[in-house]
Amino acid sequence: MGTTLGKPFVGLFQETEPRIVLFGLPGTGKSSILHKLKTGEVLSTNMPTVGFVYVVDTKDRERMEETKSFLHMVMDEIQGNVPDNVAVLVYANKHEVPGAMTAYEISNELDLASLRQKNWQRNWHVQSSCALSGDGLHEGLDWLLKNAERM
Ligand SMILES: Nc1nc2c(ncn2[C@@H]2O[C@H](COP(=O)(O)OP(=O)(O)OP(=O)(O)O)[C@@H](O)[C@H]2O)c(=O)[nH]1
Repeated sequence: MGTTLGKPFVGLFQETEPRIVLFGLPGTGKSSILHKLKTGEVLSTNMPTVGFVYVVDTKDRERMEETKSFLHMVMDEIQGNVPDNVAVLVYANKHEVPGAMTAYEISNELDLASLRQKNWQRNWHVQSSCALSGDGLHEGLDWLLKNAERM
């Protein structure tokens, strides 16, 4: 199962055009983030490199285990196929909802420490965001682009 799901991700990194991959469980806010970014300020079109953007619904505590498993599965699939210096940005989305988990909690829930241990060269960042107001979206991409500049 992992291989069939993972292959499309690996394929994306074999393209010649630089890309950022946005992924996450259903309903986490991927379309809303893209919509907000598209209709808000213009982003740099000169994307220097690729990066991963994983969207997590911070109010959905019930699916946190599934969210973690999916992320770990994808990361295992790409290891060795995607350069180690391609960074991963996690959008801790819907952060404005009362009772939503903090970026720190999300980092713990996703067990980012073990992913870092497995691949200490890959950079990670958890950015709290709200796709409705746009809060945190550009900050997250700025981090990803700064990381890309160092590659
Ligand atoms: N409160 C709140 N709601 C959000 C936020 N982002 C998205 N939503 C809502 O969450 C629901 C799902 O958002 P989508 O953008 O459709 O999520 P998706 O990840 O594209 O969903 P799939 O297409 O099923 O994979 C919608 O009702 C959005 O309005 C957010 O930051 N805060």
